[in-house]
Amino acid sequence: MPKSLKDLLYKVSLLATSGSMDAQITNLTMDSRRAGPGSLFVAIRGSVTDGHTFIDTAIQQGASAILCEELPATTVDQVAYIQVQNSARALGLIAASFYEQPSQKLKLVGVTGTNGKTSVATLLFRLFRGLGYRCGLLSTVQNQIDDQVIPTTHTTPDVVTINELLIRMLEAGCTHVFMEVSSHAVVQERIAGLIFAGGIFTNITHDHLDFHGTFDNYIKAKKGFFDQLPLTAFALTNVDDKRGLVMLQNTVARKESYSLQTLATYKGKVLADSLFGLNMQIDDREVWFKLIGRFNAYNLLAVYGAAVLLGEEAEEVLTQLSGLTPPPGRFEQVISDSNIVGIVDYAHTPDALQNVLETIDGIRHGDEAGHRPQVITVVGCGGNRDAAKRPIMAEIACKLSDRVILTSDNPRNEDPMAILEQMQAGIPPVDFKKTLTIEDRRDAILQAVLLAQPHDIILVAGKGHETYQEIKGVKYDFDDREVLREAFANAGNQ
Ligand SMILES: CC(=O)N[C@H]1[C@@H](OP(=O)(O)OP(=O)(O)OC[C@H]2O[C@@H](n3ccc(=O)[nH]c3=O)[C@H](O)[C@@H]2O)O[C@H](CO)[C@@H](O)[C@@H]1O[C@H](C)C(=O)N[C@@H](C)C(=O)N[C@H](CCC(=O)O)C(=O)O
Repeated sequence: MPKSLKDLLYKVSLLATSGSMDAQITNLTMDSRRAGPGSLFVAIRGSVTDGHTFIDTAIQQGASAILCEELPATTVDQVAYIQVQNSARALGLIAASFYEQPSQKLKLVGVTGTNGKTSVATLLFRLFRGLGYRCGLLSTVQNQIDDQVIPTTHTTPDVVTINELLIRMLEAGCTHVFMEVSSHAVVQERIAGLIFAGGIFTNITHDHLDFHGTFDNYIKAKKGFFDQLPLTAFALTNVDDKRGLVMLQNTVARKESYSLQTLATYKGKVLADSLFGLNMQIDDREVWFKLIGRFNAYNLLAVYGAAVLLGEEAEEVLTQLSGLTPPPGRFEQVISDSNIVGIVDYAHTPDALQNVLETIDGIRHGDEAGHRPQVITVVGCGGNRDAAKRPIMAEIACKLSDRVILTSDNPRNEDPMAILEQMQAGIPPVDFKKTLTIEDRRDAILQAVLLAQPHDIILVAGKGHETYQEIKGVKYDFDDREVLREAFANAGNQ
């Protein structure tokens, strides 16, 4: 349905306009390659490219209107121009009007935090489907419209894509949508104009400092999401995290909390944690879950709190939750015939790696003969991303494993051996003997399998659900779970 520019701009503060504000807009885009007759092209200053340099191209392709932060020196008569302070933010507000506020017609819940976003969003999605609702999911692993899986390239897509997906979700009869909110998305205004029914904060540790510059900026980015929540929403935070309460400062939303350690609206306690699952007490009820590890205890508590805040009955929520298995690539187990336990996990930050290894340490029990399973960790660090974490991750792997194999993650455009040398700098001298460096990830996994004895645990960390490995700009098929299965078979263990 075409809409007039005037109608689309009613919430946007304008600095200047020229041309007719009655122009009919049939398509909204921030990418000149998608502009055509009827388009409103929004020029956004990116970190690498400046969208303003594509204004001429958009006009040549027939764009009817241009929204930008700096008007071009020469303008074209038939084209309408709008100048604003922040075009990315304006795009969010315009997209909400253009698509007729789909976020308001759904219960949209966003999840932010360094770790746990995918698990919490995916568990909520699965839980609500189990409770009988049609649901949508926007996550790092995939987007989903109820049964239909849609591949994704970002944790949080751009605001036009989000609105288009929300429309499709509404058309498919969805009532609830669960989405990850990355700090990049907040800073780049990819969530501008969305009306959330709730926001969840999981935790924050050092990550993405390459993008945000300082830890304070990173905290502010996460908080930006909570600041955007409306009065009608809930703001659910993990108060066991040092910054949990910071998220709630200044938010107008209803303040709620969860904790395993202190007073909170939703309080839990871990009674037992084993390779077979978690036993927890939540709000005076005792429940067994199929998920493993203390970090999942936090994820489950966040999901439980959010579900109750969305109006679901506590008992029913816990019953459904107790049947759920881990999301893909999140502590996913691949077990060999000789009982070597492979664990594939997306942990790609120091904190996440430490959590996973501590969890493994807590659940590895010796057999009757007193043999304690050894932990063999295969880990790498991505290229063209935060380099400071490389030695730290190697150090953590050494501290909490019996053997460590450093290998490539997604080197992207960096030299894989240069990344590995930076990781090696973090190996404590006493641990040199237990550490190997094998650049090829497949060989590294195979070597781990060759080193393992029955009941030993191999952690393959960093890539989780990913089905590719990116080397020098080329994406090759690669799936840690498949490679592990092949290695078990090749080593005669399957
Ligand atoms: C560093 C970063 O976040 N970059 C994002 C940013 O790119 P950019 O600033 O370089 O912009 P650009 O793509 O060069 O172009 C600038 C503008 O010119 C326009 N353009 C460009 C070319 C052209 O021919 N015509 C044209 O109009 C573009 O549409 C855009 O509006 O804006 C683009 C459009 O939204 C994003 O696709 C891109 O994500 C890149 C691919 C990326 O890898 N981002 C990662 C770091 C990211 O966002 N990650 C977070 C998750 C983090 C986590 O928690 O792990 C995520 O939410 O996915």
